[in-house]
Amino acid sequence: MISQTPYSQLKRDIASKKHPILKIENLKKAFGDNVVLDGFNLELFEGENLVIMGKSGSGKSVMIKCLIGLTEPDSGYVEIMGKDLLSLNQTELNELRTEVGFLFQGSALYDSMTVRENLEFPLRRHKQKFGVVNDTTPLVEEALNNVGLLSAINLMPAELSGGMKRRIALARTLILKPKIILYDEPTSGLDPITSKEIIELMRNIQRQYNTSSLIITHDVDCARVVAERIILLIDGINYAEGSFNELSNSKDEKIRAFFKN
Ligand SMILES: Nc1ncnc2c1ncn2[C@@H]1O[C@H](COP(=O)(O)OP(=O)(O)OP(=O)(O)O)[C@@H](O)[C@H]1O
Repeated sequence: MISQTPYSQLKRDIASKKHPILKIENLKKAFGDNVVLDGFNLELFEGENLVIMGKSGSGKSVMIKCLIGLTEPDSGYVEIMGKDLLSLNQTELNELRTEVGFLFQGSALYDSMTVRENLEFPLRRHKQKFGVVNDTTPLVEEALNNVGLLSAINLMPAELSGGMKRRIALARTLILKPKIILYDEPTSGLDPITSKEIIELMRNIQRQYNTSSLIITHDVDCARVVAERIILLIDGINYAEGSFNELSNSKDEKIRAFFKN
């Protein structure tokens, strides 16, 4: 059920029950004269699905790259699970990365590895979280079960459909049991039915794992179904924030434009 409460109350309600697990304050990034982020702010609360919408080229990817340390902002503050991201050393950053899962548009699987091997890969890479896992089978099976694809365990990526690849990429993210998942256009390139399945899966995962998710999407249906709150990134700032109903009924043409099909 989508909240119809005014935004200020909606955010107060969420904030009174939950802590921000991720915070961005006054984030600025320019490339030469091209000012992309001009004081962007965001708070993601525990267990929340927060959607970021913005036109092509508005800076969504730059923002997410600042979050995972791939791009250095010009100024601003980023806090993830209480830690000041910009002050972490490499070891601390690697540790934090096991708590933050990414599902990028091109979440490519390793083509030369089976599905099982693709899922085992992050377990080996982030040994510090689980220690050396001698028998990876229970973890691999659990993650595949959660995306409904246990039967694909021995397949090669070339044998999977686009939707299946997306699910396996999600399973690979889930195997580390992250607290936060960053989704970049999770439904792009998928047909409407497969998109719906992925959206449903994202909701189930949130319920089951109590993850907090930051979801970048152009897909209005995806935003309607998964978002508890939406932030519109326009002109480098969080131009508008609110529930789906509130924003889609806004009188501001810049805001309404996002919700026209
Ligand atoms: N490394 C870079 N060097 C120079 N300019 C860059 C760089 N990365 C991004 N930009 C610029 O920053 C702006 C925002 O790009 P970004 O990729 O974040 O947009 P976006 O909102 O993710 O778009 P889309 O929805 O099309 O993926 C663009 O003008 C882009 O050209």
